[in-house]
Amino acid sequence: MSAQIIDGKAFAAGLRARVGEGVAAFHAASGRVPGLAVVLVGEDPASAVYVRSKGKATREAGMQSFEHRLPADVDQDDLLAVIDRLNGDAEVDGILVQLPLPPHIDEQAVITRIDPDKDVDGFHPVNAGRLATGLDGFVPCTPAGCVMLLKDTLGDLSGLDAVVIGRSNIVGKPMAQLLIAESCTVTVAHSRTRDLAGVVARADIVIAAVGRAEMIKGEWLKPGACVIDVGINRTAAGLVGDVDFAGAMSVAGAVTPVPGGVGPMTIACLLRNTLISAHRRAGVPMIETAPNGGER
Ligand SMILES: Nc1nc(=O)c2c([nH]1)NC[C@@H]1CN(c3ccc(C(=O)N[C@@H](CCC(=O)O)C(=O)O)cc3)C=[N+]21
Ligand SMILES: [Mg+2]
Repeated sequence: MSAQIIDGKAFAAGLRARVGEGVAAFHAASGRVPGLAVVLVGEDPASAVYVRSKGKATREAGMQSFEHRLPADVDQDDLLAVIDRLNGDAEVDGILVQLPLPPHIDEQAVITRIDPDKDVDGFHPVNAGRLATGLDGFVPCTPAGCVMLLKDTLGDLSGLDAVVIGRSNIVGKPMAQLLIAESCTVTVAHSRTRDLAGVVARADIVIAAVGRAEMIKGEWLKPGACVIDVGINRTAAGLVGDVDFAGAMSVAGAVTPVPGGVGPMTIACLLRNTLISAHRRAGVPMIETAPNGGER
């Protein structure tokens, strides 16, 4: 038996097309085009590739893309001054500062400087608090994309056992919050978890976000489980996820591939958050075009 491969790339293309329609409707209602500002510090080639593909997707959705490149040795105060300027710029609805930042920069100081109502990454502590308390805010893009794929694959998630492997502020913690809101029974596992295989064996839903190539083994899985692989690991053999894909395919019910799974959803959700921000800032109600009611 072979699992369904969840086509995140195709789902993301559909979502980006609907965001594009929403951009046109917003422009008709407000006379404005939404804008996303991306700040890149330094010359890390992988980060430069991501920033370029974000800019391209932003323009393809009909939005303005503003790119700010700063040298790797930039003063923290100069970076904060760029953020202050973007916070005050009426053309900018979303601000993303590409992570990781160089070691001399205090990442938390930078994240907390962004206006929470322009924080389309959803990384500001105010947005983490809003998510945890069920208030409207910005949901981090990768976990939001994972929930869309889960609902598209499984329908209602209520009552399902979910295991999130990883406890980062960017993925693991917000992922757990979203699954709680979907009425899953959520376990968060991490590097100190005893008997990870035993924890994974109980799960209907497995979210792998550890950052270690092919660490989650197919034989750990409950037969029929839905496996969402957030990992992007560059190895000698190419790009692989945190899940042993071949092993998972013979046990799971459905699996996201790497590439072509969660990654494209992250960018599509970033565009969607920017469109949401533009509507909120203009006081224009947004028309939802969700295929499954799952785009939250
Ligand atoms: N402030 C901030 N926000 C981010 O959202 C953020 C960040 N910093 N720093 C870096 C990570 C990484 N990230 C990815 C986005 C899309 C793909 C993606 O589209 N991947 C494709 C292609 C992968 C490839 O070929 O490299 C795929 O998985 O199919 C991957 C990774 C966003 N990040
Ligand atoms: Mg740092």
